[in-house]
Amino acid sequence: MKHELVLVVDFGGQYNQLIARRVRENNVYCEIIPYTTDIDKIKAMNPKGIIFTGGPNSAYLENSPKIAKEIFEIGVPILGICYGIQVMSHILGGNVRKGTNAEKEYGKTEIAYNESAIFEGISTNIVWMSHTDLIDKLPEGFKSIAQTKDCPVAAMENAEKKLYGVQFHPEVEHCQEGDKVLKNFLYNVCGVSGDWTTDSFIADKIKELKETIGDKKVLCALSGGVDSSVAAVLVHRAIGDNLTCVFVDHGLLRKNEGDDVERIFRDKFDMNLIRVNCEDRFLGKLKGITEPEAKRKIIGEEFIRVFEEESNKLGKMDFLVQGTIYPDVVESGHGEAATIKSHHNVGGIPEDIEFQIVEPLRELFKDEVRKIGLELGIEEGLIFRHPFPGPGLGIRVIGEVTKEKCDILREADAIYMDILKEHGLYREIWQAFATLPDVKTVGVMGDERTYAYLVGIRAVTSSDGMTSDWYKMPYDVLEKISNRIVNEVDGANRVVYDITSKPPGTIEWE
Ligand SMILES: Nc1ncnc2c1ncn2[C@@H]1O[C@H](COP(=O)(O)OP(=O)(O)OP(=O)(O)O)[C@@H](O)[C@H]1O
Ligand SMILES: O=c1[nH]c(=O)c2[nH+]cn([C@@H]3O[C@H](COP(=O)(O)O)[C@@H](O)[C@H]3O)c2[nH]1
Ligand SMILES: NC(=O)CC[C@H](N)C(=O)O
Ligand SMILES: [Mg+2]
Repeated sequence: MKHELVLVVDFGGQYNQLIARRVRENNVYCEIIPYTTDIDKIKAMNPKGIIFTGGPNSAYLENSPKIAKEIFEIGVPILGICYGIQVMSHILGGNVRKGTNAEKEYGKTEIAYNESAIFEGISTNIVWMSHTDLIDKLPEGFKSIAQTKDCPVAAMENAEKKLYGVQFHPEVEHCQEGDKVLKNFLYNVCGVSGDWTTDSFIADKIKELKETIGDKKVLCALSGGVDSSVAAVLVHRAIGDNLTCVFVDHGLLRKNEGDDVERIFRDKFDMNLIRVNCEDRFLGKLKGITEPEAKRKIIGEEFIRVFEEESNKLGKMDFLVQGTIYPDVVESGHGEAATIKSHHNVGGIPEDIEFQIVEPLRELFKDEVRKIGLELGIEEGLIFRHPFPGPGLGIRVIGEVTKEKCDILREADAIYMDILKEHGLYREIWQAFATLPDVKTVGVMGDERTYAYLVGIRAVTSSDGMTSDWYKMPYDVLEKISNRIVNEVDGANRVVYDITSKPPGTIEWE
């Protein structure tokens, strides 16, 4: 079934994904497209509304991103946000200029609203601004519908043509009632009905999967993480026993993880599951290797080998299920970025085997994937698990990876997670884990000298893992974590807490 669609036209803003998520939260399906997209293509997509994002450029400069004027003639409602309102104004003959130092607005800003369809039901007067440039002359047919002390056009409209713009950022959390502005635009101006719900997604997807796959055979690399689990369950609902999941226990999993994943998928979902136990094989390959990229490459390659072997044993498989989600799709559009670390990706494998790729979660954000997972009956413990990297403890044991070090780390990590759950902090934190740096330190226990490993613990807040801040863990919790690890884990005698944000740090230590 085709859903109502709203397009977010990307002018390079920091919060583009957030805009798309906010639209989805209002039950409207939404996609992000580059500003260079052809107008005919946009028309063919038949959107109910279009949103222009912010961006780092200045609309009055010759080489800044522009869109053809024709977009304003196709009769589709448009909302411009920040750079979006500026570029709309510039193209339609208004004037945009650089603000003086006194006129720049950053952060929370007081605003006065006039009456408008997009401000219906708003009772507060604080918005969140981030701009230097401002509109000092409106395009013809527009009126200013909000003002701040320094910004005469904090919002504008041409109600007849359904063209709207806001200088502030309604998508960010700190913009009071920003969600209402977006909702008003969608429901009052675009006239959507809100047909994007998890129920409809599941039903539509299952139907679509049945049609594409038919009675062919499908393989899924299952990690027990959120994305691949939800993808597997969805495909299983559609095609049942023609799906086989392969779960690689490389010996670099957390305490009890292998058994837990196996239990959930065998008992609760009754799926064909192959658990490949290959601890010795992975640890053997990693012996003597200390350099992080070398370790990642070895693990990534070994994953591929295991998959090839398993799929050869199964005979011809026609499809490969991947847990790709929307941020992966959007981010792969940015090919310029430097390689910081090679994320293993069992995803692209194995090239020389003739699989067709199935990506049932390709349009979804992580929070939507979680919602779908819950609806499919996957247990909460799995759905709200923190992300866990494919190379696992291989990149959390710093330096050479050995079974002894993995065991120490598994124990420390399990205690750490226990305490976070006990204090109700697990869900508040985006990702938390212990690491084992290749460092031994001296301690004293029961009047005896100890010489044992240092354990590092990390907890971060984030929305997507791209940037993150260290979590301000309460002291009493830190104290308990340190006490229990040092007392209960043989081989560890000291604990440190990582207080580095990303950037400049990364989340994982390797
Ligand atoms: N131990 C494993 N066995 C089989 N496949 C794996 C394993 N670890 C990772 N993968 C594959 O690699 C993909 C990418 O891993 P990634 O960690 O990004 O996603 P995930 O594990 O599904 O979800 P999450 O982000 O919640 O951890 C997985 O979707 C899965 O297909
Ligand atoms: O599937 C994965 N394979 C990998 O190789 C990998 N490396 C890092 N991560 C996870 O990605 C997020 C960002 O991590 P970094 O800040 O360390 O790059 C964090 O959530 C990391 O745990 C990985 N996930
Ligand atoms: N956040 C934005 O979209 C900024 C727009 C423009 N670069 C300005 O400084 O005003
Ligand atoms: Mg994972």
